[in-house]
Amino acid sequence: MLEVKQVSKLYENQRGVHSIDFSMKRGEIVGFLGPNGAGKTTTMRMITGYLNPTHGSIAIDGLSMADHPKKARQKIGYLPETPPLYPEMSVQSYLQFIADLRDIPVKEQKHRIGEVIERLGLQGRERQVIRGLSKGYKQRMGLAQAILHNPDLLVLDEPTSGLDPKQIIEIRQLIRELGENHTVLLSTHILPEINTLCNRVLIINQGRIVLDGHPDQLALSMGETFEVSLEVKGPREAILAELRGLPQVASVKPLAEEPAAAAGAAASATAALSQQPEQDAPEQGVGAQEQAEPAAWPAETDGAVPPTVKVLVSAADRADVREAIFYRMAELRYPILAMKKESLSLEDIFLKLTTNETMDTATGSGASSSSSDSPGSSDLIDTNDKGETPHA
Ligand SMILES: Nc1ncnc2c1ncn2[C@@H]1O[C@H](COP(=O)(O)OP(=O)(O)OP(=O)(O)O)[C@@H](O)[C@H]1O
Repeated sequence: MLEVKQVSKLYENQRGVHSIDFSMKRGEIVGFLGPNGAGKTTTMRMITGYLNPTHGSIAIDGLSMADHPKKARQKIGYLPETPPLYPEMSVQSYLQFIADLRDIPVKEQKHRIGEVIERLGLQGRERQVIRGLSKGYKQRMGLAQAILHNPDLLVLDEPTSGLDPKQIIEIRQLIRELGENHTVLLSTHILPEINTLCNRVLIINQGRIVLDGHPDQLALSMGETFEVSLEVKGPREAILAELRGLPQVASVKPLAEEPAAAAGAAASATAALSQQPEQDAPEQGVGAQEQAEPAAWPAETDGAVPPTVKVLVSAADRADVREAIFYRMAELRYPILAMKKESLSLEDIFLKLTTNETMDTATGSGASSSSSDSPGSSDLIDTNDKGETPHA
């Protein structure tokens, strides 16, 4: 659907973006994330044909933006950060104007405008002057002009920026609905927006793509290990030893010190356990009913309350060790009170990527570590920069 190949934009004395390389498949909703000045708008303006790349190529559905700008742009709907509206026009006359501009055949225009007005909840406001619309409705108008010619790809630059919470919810819902029929690239500063709307995220920093992947997979790709926090009722030392003995468990770190009473109970429980190490193993002649019965808690032999052990288990090779933990603890009849896969939040990942100089664990196509190039390096000066001239 979209191919962005080795695209760079070099402004006169500084880098806009450098060797951006990614593609998008039909139906994807991709969140484009990056700190201020990272290069989101520059990339979006190049994709939509409003800015010429200095190097590299962009193709929409196989159509080169450089060679067939008009045809390629017909496949794209673009909502810039500030919607391109004429405040003195009415909703209806503005959409009519856009329909003419986009070469929508005259006989289709009425139907298409009506469809878009309904889709974006603008019914009853057709005669209203745009100046008098609320910010949320102006944003709807921006989306309306973006989808009027029924493009395959929607490029939305911070579509919820500056809206109040209710308007944000409404616009997100609209984007979600538009995503059912369109491929969407949207830039945002709002991290939860990525989780709620997108099935893929691209993070850009200092003009380079530093991460590309599914929001849920990013956390794992960022860490060296798979980590599980665990709360188990039972004798501390025995539990630690059992967990450490599981295949692929790299380390087990106690998370909280136990209270003295519980520690005492742990000691007695451990002692009791050591006296009956195989208590769960079915003995010959023991019936199925008896096997299903929970064995007596070892610590109950001296009436002590078993302690709760909280640990952080790290697995080697990013192995998911949760099932192994569950079955081993169940086998030993140590009840698991809580088990949670620990992962970095998107916010953690974003901060890690955009505040560190290098990032070697990026995943997916086109992801690369941040460069040692600095803006203003000699390779960034390009006298052939064509500037911001939109394609004819
Ligand atoms: N017309 C321009 N001339 C010179 N430099 C520019 C121009 N437009 C952008 N830049 C520079 O290019 C870099 C990327 O800017 P861009 O606006 O693409 O970032 P952004 O990620 O969209 O930022 P924001 O989130 O603040 O909108 C910045 O360093 C910016 O100063």
